[in-house]
Amino acid sequence: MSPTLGAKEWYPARFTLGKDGRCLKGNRFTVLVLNQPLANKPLFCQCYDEAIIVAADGGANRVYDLFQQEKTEIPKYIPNVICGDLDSIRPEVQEYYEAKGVEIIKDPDQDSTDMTKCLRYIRERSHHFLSLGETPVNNLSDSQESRLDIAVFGGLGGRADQAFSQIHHLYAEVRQDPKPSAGDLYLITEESIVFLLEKGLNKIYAPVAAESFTENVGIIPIGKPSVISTRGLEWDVTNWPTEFGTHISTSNHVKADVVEVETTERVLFTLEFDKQTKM
Ligand SMILES: Nc1ncnc2c1ncn2[C@@H]1O[C@H](COP(=O)(O)OP(=O)(O)OP(=O)(O)O)[C@@H](O)[C@H]1O
Ligand SMILES: Cc1ncc(C[n+]2csc(CCO)c2C)c(N)n1
Repeated sequence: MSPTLGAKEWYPARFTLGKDGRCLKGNRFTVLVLNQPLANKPLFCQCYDEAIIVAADGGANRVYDLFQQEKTEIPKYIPNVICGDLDSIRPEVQEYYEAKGVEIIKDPDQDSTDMTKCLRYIRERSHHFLSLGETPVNNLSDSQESRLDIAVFGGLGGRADQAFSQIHHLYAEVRQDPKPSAGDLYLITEESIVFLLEKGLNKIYAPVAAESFTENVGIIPIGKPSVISTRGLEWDVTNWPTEFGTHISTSNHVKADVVEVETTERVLFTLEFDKQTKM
């Protein structure tokens, strides 16, 4: 493993319900809600206070329907923006949020998905969104403080083509927005958080004792074969070729507060949420 200078740092626990205060406090981030079951209700509600909420078309229905049992909660969790071709949002939901002053952006383009439209919109506004935030009170590193991370709720569920489109976005984001204010993209699935490690050395802060994640972890060479070295896992590897059809590391276990992965190509990294977040 090379020296840690210039390592890319990841803080997946910043979104979670874990008990580690360092991980909970960060500067603003965006929650992008897709049109998929909003499985992690307590997580969504906790993120609401810190996040700009962008609903992708029918994702607005999902936010609205989250509070069907407790309708008095609906006005407490209003999205900031709804964006898409608007063929999926129900009329009564659109009317309700319109009356609440939510910005609604209709883009009928049929060459891009609603998630794509939302990401484009967030990128264009990232600097503005960051300026809305309070002074960060956190222990995140300098490189993280001026960035607007995006947590995509509803990632990797449902239709397979949409799931692959979401993974495509993990690859495309870095290329499309090289600005420093462009943050990291995380997919929040029912049971996991998924993000794309960069080439070179990555340091992932995910202490199991903070109760944000279990020990289950995967490193998936989805774009290209890669050669990886890891530190902090039960089954660490050194200069290990990984490729679909030969070897990939799944059901590995986190054993350190910081996991290090050095990789020759970008690889997906998955962590399982702790049970309190899977609700
Ligand atoms: N069946 C599905 N499976 C997985 N993801 C979905 C599914 N339907 C919608 N999504 C996600 O939610 C976003 C918003 O969906 P929307 O309500 O507009 O449905 P849609 O019109 O079928 O989606 P799109 O027009 O983007 O293809 C989509 O861009 C996609 O990321
Ligand atoms: C090569 C190619 N493949 C598929 C589509 C269709 N498509 C992609 S995104 C989208 C919007 C869905 O709301 C639609 C219809 C296209 N345009 N070009």
